[in-house]
Amino acid sequence: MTPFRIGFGYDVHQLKADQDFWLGGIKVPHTKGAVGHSDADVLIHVICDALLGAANMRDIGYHFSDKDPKFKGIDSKILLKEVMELIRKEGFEIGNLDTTICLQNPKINPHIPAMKTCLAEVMALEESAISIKATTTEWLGFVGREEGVSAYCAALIYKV
Ligand SMILES: Nc1ccn([C@@H]2O[C@H](COP(=O)(O)O)[C@@H](O)[C@H]2O)c(=O)n1
Ligand SMILES: C[C@@]1(CO)OP(=O)(O)OP(=O)(O)OC[C@H]1O
Repeated sequence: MTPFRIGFGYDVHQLKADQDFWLGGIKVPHTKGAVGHSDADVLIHVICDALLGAANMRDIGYHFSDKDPKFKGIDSKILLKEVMELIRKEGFEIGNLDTTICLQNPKINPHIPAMKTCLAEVMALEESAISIKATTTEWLGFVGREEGVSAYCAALIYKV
Protein backbone atom coordinates (compact mmCIF):
# COMPACT_ATOMS: atom_id res chain seq x y z
CA MET A 1 0.00 0.00 0.00
CA THR A 2 1.24 3.50 -0.82
CA PRO A 3 2.54 5.35 2.27
CA PHE A 4 0.83 8.54 1.06
CA ARG A 5 -2.83 9.30 1.73
CA ILE A 6 -4.94 12.31 0.81
CA GLY A 7 -7.85 13.83 2.70
CA PHE A 8 -10.38 16.57 2.11
CA GLY A 9 -12.47 18.76 4.43
CA TYR A 10 -15.40 21.11 3.91
CA ASP A 11 -17.37 23.06 6.53
CA VAL A 12 -19.75 26.03 6.87
CA HIS A 13 -20.62 28.27 9.80
CA GLN A 14 -23.22 30.98 10.07
CA LEU A 15 -22.05 34.57 10.65
CA LYS A 16 -23.86 36.69 13.23
CA ALA A 17 -23.38 40.24 14.51
CA ASP A 18 -21.45 40.96 17.69
CA GLN A 19 -19.74 37.55 17.99
CA ASP A 20 -16.04 36.84 18.25
CA PHE A 21 -14.71 35.73 14.87
CA TRP A 22 -12.28 32.85 15.42
CA LEU A 23 -10.50 31.80 12.25
CA GLY A 24 -7.27 29.85 11.89
CA GLY A 25 -6.79 29.95 15.66
CA ILE A 26 -6.81 33.75 15.94
CA LYS A 27 -9.50 36.34 16.61
CA VAL A 28 -10.18 38.31 13.42
CA PRO A 29 -11.52 41.83 14.00
CA HIS A 30 -14.93 42.14 12.30
CA THR A 31 -18.51 43.25 12.96
CA LYS A 32 -19.70 39.62 12.71
CA GLY A 33 -18.42 36.30 13.98
CA ALA A 34 -19.01 32.62 13.21
CA VAL A 35 -21.43 30.69 15.41
CA GLY A 36 -21.50 26.99 16.28
CA HIS A 37 -21.42 24.59 19.19
CA SER A 38 -17.68 25.23 19.57
CA ASP A 39 -15.88 28.53 18.88
CA ALA A 40 -16.88 27.84 15.23
CA ASP A 41 -13.37 28.13 13.79
CA VAL A 42 -14.24 26.87 10.31
CA LEU A 43 -10.59 26.75 9.13
CA ILE A 44 -9.54 24.51 12.00
CA HIS A 45 -12.61 22.32 11.48
CA VAL A 46 -11.75 21.62 7.83
CA ILE A 47 -8.14 20.87 8.75
CA CYS A 48 -9.39 18.34 11.35
CA ASP A 49 -11.73 16.75 8.81
CA ALA A 50 -9.09 16.55 6.07
CA LEU A 51 -6.59 14.91 8.45
CA LEU A 52 -9.14 12.46 9.87
CA GLY A 53 -10.38 11.66 6.37
CA ALA A 54 -6.84 11.03 5.11
CA ALA A 55 -6.26 8.61 7.99
CA ASN A 56 -9.71 7.02 7.42
CA MET A 57 -10.65 7.94 11.01
CA ARG A 58 -14.16 9.38 10.49
CA ASP A 59 -14.71 13.13 11.08
CA ILE A 60 -14.69 15.93 13.66
CA GLY A 61 -18.32 15.42 14.74
CA TYR A 62 -17.67 11.70 15.31
CA HIS A 63 -14.84 12.44 17.76
CA PHE A 64 -16.27 15.66 19.27
CA SER A 65 -20.07 15.56 19.19
CA ASP A 66 -22.00 18.82 18.87
CA LYS A 67 -24.49 17.30 21.34
CA ASP A 68 -21.83 16.94 24.05
CA PRO A 69 -21.84 19.87 26.53
CA LYS A 70 -18.14 19.16 27.11
CA PHE A 71 -17.42 20.82 23.74
CA LYS A 72 -19.76 23.83 24.16
CA GLY A 73 -17.77 26.94 23.25
CA ILE A 74 -14.53 24.95 23.12
CA ASP A 75 -11.40 26.47 21.58
CA SER A 76 -11.00 24.53 18.31
CA LYS A 77 -7.20 24.58 18.79
CA ILE A 78 -7.79 22.00 21.56
CA LEU A 79 -9.69 19.79 19.09
CA LEU A 80 -6.93 20.17 16.48
CA LYS A 81 -4.29 19.18 19.02
CA GLU A 82 -6.32 16.04 19.83
CA VAL A 83 -6.69 15.20 16.13
CA MET A 84 -2.91 15.50 15.74
CA GLU A 85 -2.48 13.07 18.65
CA LEU A 86 -5.00 10.65 17.09
CA ILE A 87 -3.31 10.54 13.68
CA ARG A 88 0.25 10.52 15.09
CA LYS A 89 -0.76 7.57 17.34
CA GLU A 90 -1.62 5.71 14.10
CA GLY A 91 1.87 6.51 12.76
CA PHE A 92 0.94 9.33 10.39
CA GLU A 93 2.79 12.60 9.79
CA ILE A 94 1.61 15.54 7.68
CA GLY A 95 3.14 16.25 4.27
CA ASN A 96 1.24 19.47 3.61
CA LEU A 97 -2.13 21.18 3.93
CA ASP A 98 -3.74 23.49 1.38
CA THR A 99 -6.78 25.46 2.53
CA THR A 100 -9.21 28.02 1.11
CA ILE A 101 -11.48 30.26 3.19
CA CYS A 102 -14.61 31.54 1.41
CA LEU A 103 -15.54 34.86 2.97
CA GLN A 104 -16.93 38.08 1.48
CA ASN A 105 -15.58 40.36 4.23
CA PRO A 106 -13.19 41.19 5.80
CA LYS A 107 -9.98 40.66 3.82
CA ILE A 108 -8.08 37.73 5.26
CA ASN A 109 -4.71 38.17 3.55
CA PRO A 110 -3.31 40.47 6.30
CA HIS A 111 -4.10 37.81 8.94
CA ILE A 112 -2.64 34.78 7.15
CA PRO A 113 0.90 35.02 8.62
CA ALA A 114 -0.50 35.05 12.19
CA MET A 115 -2.82 32.12 11.41
CA LYS A 116 0.08 30.09 9.99
CA THR A 117 2.26 30.79 13.02
CA CYS A 118 -0.56 29.81 15.38
CA LEU A 119 -1.55 26.62 13.54
CA ALA A 120 2.07 25.52 13.07
CA GLU A 121 2.58 25.75 16.82
CA VAL A 122 -0.64 23.86 17.67
CA MET A 123 0.18 21.12 15.15
CA ALA A 124 3.94 21.01 15.87
CA LEU A 125 4.51 21.47 12.15
CA GLU A 126 6.61 23.75 9.94
CA GLU A 127 4.74 26.82 8.65
CA SER A 128 5.87 25.88 5.14
CA ALA A 129 3.55 22.84 5.33
CA ILE A 130 0.46 25.02 5.84
CA SER A 131 -1.03 27.00 2.97
CA ILE A 132 -3.96 29.36 3.66
CA LYS A 133 -5.82 31.15 0.86
CA ALA A 134 -9.00 33.20 0.72
CA THR A 135 -11.64 34.05 -1.82
CA THR A 136 -14.86 36.02 -1.91
CA THR A 137 -17.76 34.54 -3.86
CA GLU A 138 -18.27 37.81 -5.74
CA TRP A 139 -21.34 38.69 -3.61
CA LEU A 140 -23.09 35.44 -4.66
CA GLY A 141 -24.75 32.89 -2.38
CA PHE A 142 -24.68 32.73 1.44
CA VAL A 143 -21.02 33.76 1.56
CA GLY A 144 -21.67 36.68 -0.77
CA ARG A 145 -24.62 37.82 1.34
CA GLU A 146 -22.27 37.67 4.38
CA GLU A 147 -24.55 35.12 6.06
CA GLY A 148 -21.81 32.57 6.44
CA VAL A 149 -18.21 31.50 6.03
CA SER A 150 -17.04 28.25 4.48
CA ALA A 151 -13.67 26.60 4.03
CA TYR A 152 -11.97 23.74 2.22
CA CYS A 153 -8.82 21.81 3.06
CA ALA A 154 -6.79 19.22 1.17
CA ALA A 155 -4.27 17.25 3.23
CA LEU A 156 -1.43 14.90 2.36
CA ILE A 157 -0.27 12.56 5.11
CA TYR A 158 2.21 9.68 5.13
CA LYS A 159 3.24 6.78 7.37
CA VAL A 160 6.48 7.45 9.21
N1 LIG B 1 -12.06 37.41 2.49
C1 LIG B 1 -11.10 37.51 1.54
C2 LIG B 1 -11.33 37.24 0.20
C3 LIG B 1 -10.31 37.40 -0.70
N2 LIG B 1 -9.09 37.79 -0.30
C4 LIG B 1 -8.00 38.04 -1.26
O1 LIG B 1 -8.49 38.82 -2.35
C5 LIG B 1 -8.26 38.16 -3.59
C6 LIG B 1 -9.36 38.43 -4.56
O2 LIG B 1 -10.57 37.85 -4.11
P1 LIG B 1 -11.63 37.33 -5.20
O3 LIG B 1 -12.72 36.68 -4.43
O4 LIG B 1 -12.06 38.55 -5.92
O5 LIG B 1 -10.91 36.37 -6.09
C7 LIG B 1 -8.11 36.69 -3.25
O6 LIG B 1 -7.34 35.98 -4.19
C8 LIG B 1 -7.40 36.81 -1.90
O7 LIG B 1 -6.03 37.01 -2.11
C9 LIG B 1 -8.87 38.01 1.04
O8 LIG B 1 -7.75 38.37 1.47
N3 LIG B 1 -9.88 37.87 1.94
C1 LIG C 1 -16.79 21.19 16.59
C2 LIG C 1 -18.18 20.73 16.96
C3 LIG C 1 -18.15 20.25 18.42
O1 LIG C 1 -18.13 21.31 19.32
O2 LIG C 1 -19.17 21.76 16.91
P1 LIG C 1 -19.45 22.96 15.86
O3 LIG C 1 -18.77 24.19 16.36
O4 LIG C 1 -20.93 23.09 15.68
O5 LIG C 1 -18.74 22.60 14.49
P2 LIG C 1 -19.17 21.69 13.26
O6 LIG C 1 -18.10 21.82 12.23
O7 LIG C 1 -20.55 22.02 12.82
O8 LIG C 1 -19.20 20.18 13.81
C4 LIG C 1 -18.24 19.59 14.64
C5 LIG C 1 -18.77 19.64 16.05
O9 LIG C 1 -18.90 18.40 16.57
